Amino acid sequence: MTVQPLPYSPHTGPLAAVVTDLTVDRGQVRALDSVSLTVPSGEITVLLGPNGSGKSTLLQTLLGLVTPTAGAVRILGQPVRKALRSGRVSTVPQKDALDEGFPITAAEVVMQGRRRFTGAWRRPSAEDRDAVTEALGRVGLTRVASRRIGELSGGQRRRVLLARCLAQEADLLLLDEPFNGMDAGSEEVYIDVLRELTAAGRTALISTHHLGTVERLADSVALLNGRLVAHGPVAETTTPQILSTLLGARPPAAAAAADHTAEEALP
Ligand SMILES: Nc1ncnc2c1ncn2[C@@H]1O[C@H](COP(=O)(O)OP(=O)(O)OP(=O)(O)O)[C@@H](O)[C@H]1O
Repeated sequence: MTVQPLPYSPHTGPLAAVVTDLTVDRGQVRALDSVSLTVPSGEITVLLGPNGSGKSTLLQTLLGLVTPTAGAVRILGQPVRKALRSGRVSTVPQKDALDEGFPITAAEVVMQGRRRFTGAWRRPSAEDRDAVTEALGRVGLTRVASRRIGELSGGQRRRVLLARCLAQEADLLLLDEPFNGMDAGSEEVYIDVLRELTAAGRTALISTHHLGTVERLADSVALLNGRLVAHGPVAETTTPQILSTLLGARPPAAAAAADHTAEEALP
C-alpha cells in the first residue's frame, strides 16, 4: 500500500525552507530519495520517522553539512550557505559537541549565540549579556548560569543549547532529536519555549522518533522513511494506517533491527 503525501499548503505566507526532489547518498546508502517538503514560517514542523529514516540527513543537508546527490534546498528564501552566513539559522545537533571537561559555563555557551551580533572578537555588550540572562531565564536555567556545562544533566544541556538559539534570535531553528534523554519537566519547558517562538513568527523544524510528544508539539508532521511518506496536520498524518505504512516501508536494515511496533517511540 502506498500513501501519497497529503497536499499541504496551509500558508500563503513565506516558507522558511523549501526542499525539492532531494536525494542524498551517504556512502552506499540512499538516505533520502526524492524528498520534497515545505516548511511554513511561524510553525513547528516535526520530522517523524524510525531510526535510519533520514531525519538527521535532512537537517544536516539544511545546515550545509551534507551535499545533496540531487535536488535543491533553499532556506529563508536563500541558498543554504548564504542563509547560514546570515546567522538567521540556529541548530541543536543530536550529539552536542560540548566537551564535558572544557571549562566553559552555561552562560558562555549561550553567549556563543550572540556572535551573530558581536562577531568573533568584539567584547559582549550589556545588551548581549542581558540577552543571555533572558535566554537562560526562558529555559528555566538562571540558577546554573555560572556552572560548567559538563556538570549539567543531559536535559539541562539541551535547554542551554536551546537558550543559545534564543540568544541568537534565529529565524529558523533546526533541532535534531531534542527530547532524547529529557525528563518530563524539561520537555514541557522546551515545548513551551518553542511555542512562544513560533507565536512570535519564528520557525522550528524538529526531528523525533517519539510519537508521544508530536501531538503537543507539532503544527504539522512530515513522516519520513527515506522518502516522504506523508506531510500534514498531526491528526491526518499520525493515523494508524499511515504509521503502519511508515513502519512497513522502512529501509530493510531498520526493519530487521526492529521487532515491534512501539506506541510511544518508533524504533
Ligand atoms: N555519516 C554517515 N555515513 C554513512 N552513512 C550514514 C551516515 N549518517 C547516516 N548514514 C546512513 O544514512 C541513513 C539515514 O540516517 P540518518 O541518521 O539520517 O537517519 P535518522 O532518521 O536521523 O536516524 P536516527 O533516528 O537513528 O537518528 C541510515 O541508513 C544511516 O546509516
